[in-house]
Amino acid sequence: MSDTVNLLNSLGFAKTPAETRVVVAMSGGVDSSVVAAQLKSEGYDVVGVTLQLYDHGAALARKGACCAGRDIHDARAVADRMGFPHYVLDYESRFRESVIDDFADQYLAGATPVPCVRCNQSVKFRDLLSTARELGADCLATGHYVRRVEGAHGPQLHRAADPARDQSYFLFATTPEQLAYVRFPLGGVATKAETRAMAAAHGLPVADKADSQDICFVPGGRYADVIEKLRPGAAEPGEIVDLEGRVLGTHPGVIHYTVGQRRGLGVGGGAPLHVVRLEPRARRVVVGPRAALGVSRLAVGEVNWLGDGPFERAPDGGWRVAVRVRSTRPPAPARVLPTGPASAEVVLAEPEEGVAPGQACVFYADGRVLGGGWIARRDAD
Ligand SMILES: Nc1ncnc2c1ncn2[C@@H]1O[C@H](COP(=O)(O)OP(=O)(O)OP(=O)(O)O)[C@@H](O)[C@H]1O
Repeated sequence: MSDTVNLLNSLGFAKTPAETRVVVAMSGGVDSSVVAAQLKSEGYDVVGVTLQLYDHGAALARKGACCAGRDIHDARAVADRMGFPHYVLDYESRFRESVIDDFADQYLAGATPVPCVRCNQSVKFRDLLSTARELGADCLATGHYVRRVEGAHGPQLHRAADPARDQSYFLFATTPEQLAYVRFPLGGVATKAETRAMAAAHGLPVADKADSQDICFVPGGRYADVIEKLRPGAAEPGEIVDLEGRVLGTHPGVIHYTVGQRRGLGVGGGAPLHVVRLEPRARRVVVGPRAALGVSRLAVGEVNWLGDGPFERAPDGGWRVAVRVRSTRPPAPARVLPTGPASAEVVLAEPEEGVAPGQACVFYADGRVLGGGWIARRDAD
């Protein structure tokens, strides 16, 4: 370490940027390209890594998805322009095992999974993180919009400065050990426009590239097509029933439905009906009026706790937090009552709609992420 450096560098290390090796997870999109370019221009020892997550020649991939051939090319072009090494790693089998298989199995079990969380917690922050360590890196940086803040008890996870871009919901499962190693240089960036301006300032070829949308391996959001391909014949037809069990119609398989869904039921005529729950064993889709969607209590499992102090030692009445039960929902007041080291009952102050098994329930205290868990059951189940 140089004698003249006694302050922490921008990534929080007590050495010069040149002495700090950082692996940047490069999707080929504008965000992670800017992270890599910015860190390189600050003098860091940058190594770019792009993961090939699925066979982009196969029907699963869509044009413009994060790991299509074009994106690998784009990431490499950024590395060439900025002058740092870039590697493409074949993570297809890991992605298949940790993310795609779970996605298909959960839909078949009547749940509504969030594959981006599974990808972050396994492929990126377990597998890629250990590869980064093997490459001798001091940290792993991504283009996620979320803030990492040094707190009195270690690094904390906070919502991004730009609420419209915030990705904290998808990162709730990041463990304290992982959080110690990862960096999110874009978390404090005010807007995406600012990121694009940085890309243009570095002369990056991806400055105007469109944002990625949907789930990367699901073309055009047609997830049922993907599941049919992965598990041919597994989606079996069944009945659509009302809350009293009266048969209103038939359906081609529970994988086509998600809790809260109103469109595409093909039944009704009267008041609008929503999917209230899915019963995969009986192959039934249960529908009811909107009023039946409200959920006040839910059980969560696989809890990841990022708050100060042990999770199980909650104050009387539980942890008072705000929870998001879907990525699209605003935080709502709730109490989290631990029922084990990694499980809890969540009691919402007001009923929430669209609470689906398989989704994440993320705990917040103001802008700080205190962790979260996977929704296992609701009072409606
Ligand atoms: N195939 C990949 N290889 C390496 N890193 C990836 C890959 N896909 C995503 N990432 C990393 O995860 C971050 C978040 O992924 P996400 O799919 O949300 O990207 P995004 O918001 O579209 O950002 P970007 O503009 O960088 O693609 C990326 O910024 C990048 O650091």
